[in-house]
Amino acid sequence: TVLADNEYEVTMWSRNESQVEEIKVNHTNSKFFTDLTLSSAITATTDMEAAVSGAELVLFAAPSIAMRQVARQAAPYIDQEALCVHATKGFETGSLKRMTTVLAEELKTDPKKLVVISGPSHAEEVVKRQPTTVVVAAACQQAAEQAQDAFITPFFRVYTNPDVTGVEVAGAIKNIIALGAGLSDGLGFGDNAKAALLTRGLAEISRLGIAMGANPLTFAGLAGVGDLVVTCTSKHSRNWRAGAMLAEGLPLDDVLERMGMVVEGVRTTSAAHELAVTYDVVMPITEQLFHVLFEGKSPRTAVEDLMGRGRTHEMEDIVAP
Ligand SMILES: NC(=O)c1ccc[n+]([C@@H]2O[C@H](COP(=O)([O-])OP(=O)(O)OC[C@H]3O[C@@H](n4cnc5c(N)ncnc54)[C@H](O)[C@@H]3O)[C@@H](O)[C@H]2O)c1
Ligand SMILES: O=P(O)(O)OC[C@H](O)CO
Repeated sequence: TVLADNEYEVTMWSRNESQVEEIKVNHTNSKFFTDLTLSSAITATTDMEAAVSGAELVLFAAPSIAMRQVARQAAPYIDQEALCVHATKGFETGSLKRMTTVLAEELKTDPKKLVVISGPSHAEEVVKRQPTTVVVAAACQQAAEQAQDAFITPFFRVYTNPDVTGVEVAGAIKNIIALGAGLSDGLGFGDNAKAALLTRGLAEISRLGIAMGANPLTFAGLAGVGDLVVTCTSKHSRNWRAGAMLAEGLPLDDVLERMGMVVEGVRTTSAAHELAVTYDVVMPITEQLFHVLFEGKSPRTAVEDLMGRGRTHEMEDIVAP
């Protein structure tokens, strides 16, 4: 919608034929957006070559688990000069690589042309042109500004940031904290608990990000605090909703089946649990969520264990050494 508003001819690629037909013929995408007509400048195809060959900008928005496969499929058809942007919030399962690393490995594109777009941006609101702010990060400022030009509209304000690592880590880890916020709300805990999760969650995001080489200030920005707030508080958040269902006692598999959409925070909890060991950082909320999601720990016991941790200093390990 944003790109079509900026007069791009947009071709969406999907493996789902009925979705493609619906977008092409009716200009609707009813599984995701009921009662909404998409711009007539948006079409769709299941043919990857038709979707990306000759495109000046390719936007990847696959779930993290599918990113490598989708990038590999697109790679032979993408122009070397094309700007490649991704909107995915997660790490690759197994390798724990960030998404720009996966894209750099799969695409023949100049790595300087790789950009991440992130920040508080639930699709349900963007598509209705409600005011939204995001950040685009790239190692090369020229590429970031190219993406800024492509995406900025009067309702979609785009900032640039050179800190690709920070923006990607923040966008991924906030989903873990949002799962925790959903659990907290579902258990009937109040605003104090939510504020605690957001604040101590941000400490955890920052600690890991800094250890991975990020700029601490990125976590005070749109990809950090901004996305953390929206994902922990919005009714649109799948991660929050999944957490709330877990609090009702539903098993994880049933929660994921009911959601029918990607809940990135689940796999990211596993990834961050490993990254915390690799980078030797303390991530108590992530650790407790890992026990709840994958080891059957009761959420109430997890909260007791978080509250009963040894006493500590608020800023310990958060600021860069
Ligand atoms: N929904 C949002 O508001 C939003 C905003 C910003 C970023 N994101 C991020 O975008 C990514 C995708 O999220 P989403 O909301 O579109 O998820 P979704 O579950 O709503 O849609 C994912 C789509 O990917 C398709 N898909 C899954 N595996 C595939 C594969 N192997 N090959 C091809 N297609 C495949 C699914 O069929 C589905 O159409 C996530 O990383 C999410 O964090 C989402
Ligand atoms: O619906 P969620 O929880 O996957 O969050 C979507 C976006 O990341 C919000 O910015």
